[in-house]
Amino acid sequence: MAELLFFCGTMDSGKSTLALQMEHNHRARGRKGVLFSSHDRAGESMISSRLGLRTRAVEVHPDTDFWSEVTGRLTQGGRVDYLICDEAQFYTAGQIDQLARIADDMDIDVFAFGITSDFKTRLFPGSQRLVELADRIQVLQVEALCWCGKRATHNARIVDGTMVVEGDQMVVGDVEAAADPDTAVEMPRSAGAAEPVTEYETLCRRHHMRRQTSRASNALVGNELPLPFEPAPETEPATL
Ligand SMILES: Nc1ncnc2c1ncn2[C@@H]1O[C@H](COP(=O)(O)OP(=O)(O)O)[C@@H](O)[C@H]1O
Ligand SMILES: Cc1cn([C@H]2C[C@H](O)[C@@H](COP(=O)(O)O)O2)c(=O)[nH]c1=O
Repeated sequence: MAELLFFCGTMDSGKSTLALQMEHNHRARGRKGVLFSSHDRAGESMISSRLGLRTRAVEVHPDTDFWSEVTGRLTQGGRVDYLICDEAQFYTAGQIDQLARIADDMDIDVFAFGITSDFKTRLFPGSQRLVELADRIQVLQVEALCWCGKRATHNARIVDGTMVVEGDQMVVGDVEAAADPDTAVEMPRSAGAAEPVTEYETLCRRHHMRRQTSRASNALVGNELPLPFEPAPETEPATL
């Protein structure tokens, strides 16, 4: 029986690397797969890993019909044993339904990879549907880390050096500049640049909720770290 598997993690946790490794291992054993991705950082129709590997893939648009993609190949005499679906957070809920149907009715394995939640900590529609439908959900073993050393569980968006919690759900970008301690204090907005610079940083929940990025932490030393914010308790007016 084929399965729909969802491999998830924060940004920079090795999802695309694993996608390319799985493709390699299956292909090496004579199986034939179709690779899909959507809005990869390296450009259209691509799966790219920060380890330097990249390969061609079919670009998924909101109107892409996976069922037709697969039946089209099969009716032309092609073979399809599995699908590799990267950046699956950007797929629509309906497309995830199609992937589940491909696993069940065509007996084709579907390996989907994506981040679960956005910079506002909300589920992406594609990831939500994968959580609802997948036979198995596997969280990536190589943990991305927060600047404090704890496991990173959340993705922060940083615009011109400041963590933001408002904006469009989808803005393609990378983590590297934000995580690099050499570039962490000053934002690299070039003089006269019209467009704001958007980057991402992986954080633990605590620092995501406090909006403390590596830049913010660099500005603080030792015991200057802020205490958790708790509203002051309401006090009754003193009576004599
Ligand atoms: N220079 C490097 N040396 C070793 N490992 C690296 C290097 N750069 C990136 N990586 C590894 O690659 C991972 C990111 O892989 P990638 O597949 O691009 O992530 P994702 O698709 O989850 O965003 C990092 O978490 C790290 O483990
Ligand atoms: C958190 C978050 C991320 N994105 C974008 C940024 C990247 O282009 C991809 C994630 O790619 P990765 O291979 O997992 O690093 O998603 C976004 O559009 N909105 C967000 O909230």
